[in-house]
Amino acid sequence: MTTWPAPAKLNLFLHVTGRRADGYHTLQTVFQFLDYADELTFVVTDDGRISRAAPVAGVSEERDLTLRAAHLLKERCGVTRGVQIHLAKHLPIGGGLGGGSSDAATTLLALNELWGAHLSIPELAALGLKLGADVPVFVHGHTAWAEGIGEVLTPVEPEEAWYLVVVPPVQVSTAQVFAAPELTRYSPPLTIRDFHEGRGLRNDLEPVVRSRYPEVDRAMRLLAEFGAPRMSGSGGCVFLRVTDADRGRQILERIPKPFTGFVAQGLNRHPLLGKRGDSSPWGVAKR
Ligand SMILES: C[C@](O)(CO)[C@H](O)COP(=O)(O)OP(=O)(O)OC[C@H]1O[C@@H](n2ccc(N)nc2=O)[C@H](O)[C@@H]1O
Ligand SMILES: Nc1ncnc2c1ncn2[C@@H]1O[C@H](COP(=O)(O)OP(=O)(O)OP(=O)(O)O)[C@@H](O)[C@H]1O
Repeated sequence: MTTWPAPAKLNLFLHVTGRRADGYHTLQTVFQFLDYADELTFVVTDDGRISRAAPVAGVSEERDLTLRAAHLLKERCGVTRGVQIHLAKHLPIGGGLGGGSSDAATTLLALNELWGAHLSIPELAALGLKLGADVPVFVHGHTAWAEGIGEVLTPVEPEEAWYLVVVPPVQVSTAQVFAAPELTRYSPPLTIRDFHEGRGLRNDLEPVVRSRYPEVDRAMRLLAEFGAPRMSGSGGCVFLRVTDADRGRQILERIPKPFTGFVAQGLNRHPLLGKRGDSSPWGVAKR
């Protein structure tokens, strides 16, 4: 039985640039993967049923993005076989690290192979977008500059730096953050060059989250003693770029309970890239 990783992502910066007619906000962000991941295993069955091998704390069956991804692919491709999905959850839920979206993307990629569904990478990404704005970047598998609501992707190659990620004991509601009246909604657009030159490295969602979740504010203040921390996505996880893994662990030792955390390296390629028959990260899967 093979284990399929579903890595975390960081938003290296995030600007809200507008609001669409459907209420969703347009963004500019850079997604970079981390070598820190959930692990999924899939047992294909002949009975056509889609099930979980075990409950996932805090995620009901109806909401579980792995099950929803499997149903979506099954219906789209008329698959008759079923699957039992086992998720070893390591990423914090509702932490801004994209864990649920990554689990969904890995499920689509794995079942596309295991069920022989033969969808291309762009087709899988379009299917994934129905589940969440962050799913396509995980399906495409390359660190990316993102616009739209996060689905218009351009591959970029930032340094694969080391990061200390601190996890405050909160689950932030993404919907509530985007609904906040005080949110900065019209940041002027940046260029990819601005990003590479280090301009605009802030998260527009951060002030809203810090004012509503004191634990996130405290995590930012704790890390500010060691550098310039930022929040990922809609929080609450915050991260600090560090020179190497040892330095990250040294700082983590000084972060008090109830905060937890981990040290991980940025990855410009998804760990499944290359294992799924597509040599070009942006191309259509070869069959
Ligand atoms: C902020 C990010 O974490 C950046 O990576 C993501 O865009 C959030 O994506 P996500 O967790 O998949 O969020 P979704 O489940 O798609 O959205 C939850 C809710 O947040 C609001 N929302 C989300 C994303 C977005 N670009 N604009 C929004 O206004 C919408 O009200 C939406 O109903
Ligand atoms: N397999 C899953 N893992 C985690 N969350 C899941 C999963 N399936 C559904 N969810 C639901 O999705 C919501 C968001 O979870 P997730 O961990 O992806 O948030 P996040 O890290 O804040 O993501 P983002 O950065 O995309 O905002 C949670 O409310 C959770 O109930």
